[in-house]
Amino acid sequence: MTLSTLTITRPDDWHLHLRDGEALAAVAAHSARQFARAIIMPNLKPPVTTTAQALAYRERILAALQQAGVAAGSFTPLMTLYLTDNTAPEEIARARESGAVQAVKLYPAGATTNSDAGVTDLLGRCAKVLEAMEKAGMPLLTHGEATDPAIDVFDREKVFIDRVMIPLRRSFPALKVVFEHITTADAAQYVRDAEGPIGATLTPQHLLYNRNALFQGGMRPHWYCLPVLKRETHRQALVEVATSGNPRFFLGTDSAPHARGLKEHACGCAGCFTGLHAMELYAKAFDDVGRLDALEGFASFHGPDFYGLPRNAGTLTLVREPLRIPDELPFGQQTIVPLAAGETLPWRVST
Ligand SMILES: NC(=O)N[C@@H](CC(=O)O)C(=O)O
Ligand SMILES: [Zn+2]
Ligand SMILES: [Zn+2]
Repeated sequence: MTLSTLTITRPDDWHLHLRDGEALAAVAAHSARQFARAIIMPNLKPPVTTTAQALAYRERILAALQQAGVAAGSFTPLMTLYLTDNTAPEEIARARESGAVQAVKLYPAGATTNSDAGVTDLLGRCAKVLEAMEKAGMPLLTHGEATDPAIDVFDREKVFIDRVMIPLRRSFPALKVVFEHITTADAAQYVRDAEGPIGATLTPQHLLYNRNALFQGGMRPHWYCLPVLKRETHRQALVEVATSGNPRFFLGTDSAPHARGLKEHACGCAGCFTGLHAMELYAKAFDDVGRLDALEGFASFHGPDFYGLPRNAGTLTLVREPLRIPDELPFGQQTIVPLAAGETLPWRVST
């Protein structure tokens, strides 16, 4: 018998870009419709580097949700700080005391969208902050790609493990680390087998597509994100760990909205917009391998357990009914194209 509905504990998104201003107003409610909480990425322009900035950004998010008609208290933004070479160790105590900041994000300088202010030499420049984080139990979230331009773009995640992740965790063995948006069998295996407190987030696009999707019938910029999609063997390894029930692997959409004109461009921005239909995309990925039974752990249990937060009380129901993904949506004065626009998904979130 094939399932026709699936009810799970309300999920959370452990890696989300909500942007600011008009963009924030356009996308926030989509995430709130599916998720109870989300870890909000700090790579704004300028970046969110202090607790005071994070608290102000949190207020703007709550105002945008209210404006969009989202019931008060139904979506909680969990804030993060953008780590720089100059982050003061005292900032960690302020972040902890605020109760609103849950983690600190490492962007190696130059690795991805809005990472120019990121870290140039993690162990050389940030040792004191990392020590403070380790003591405070404040997780470090990593964009895990080596930035050496000599390294092939498809190898940057693997090289990051050897050059940054392993030395970092050797120096700070009790530091909680999340290897964000993993894209390779190497990262999946590293996180699965490593000792100590480590987790990883997985995006829908890396579970559903391999790098062929970027070039199918022509260049397709809406499939371009960082780390870039990899070959099929890597995708299979990611699906394997995501559906394995291993609590180290959890949901993080990395929904990263960019206006249509900036994606369909001579130098298109990196980032896939999945905030609209994330749970439907994940449901397809799990259903494709007959593991819908593992979706709840991945989407609703492993993340809060890693962060030491309570699991959600509510539920979310998916129904096996076709969902046609819209061609585009309003995005302030512009429009935005969701991942796999125009395609049809087999499950949709019941409203
Ligand atoms: N994933 C992406 O391709 N882009 C993200 C940044 C990031 O998460 O690396 C963005 O902010 O646009
Ligand atoms: Zn990233
Ligand atoms: Zn991201």
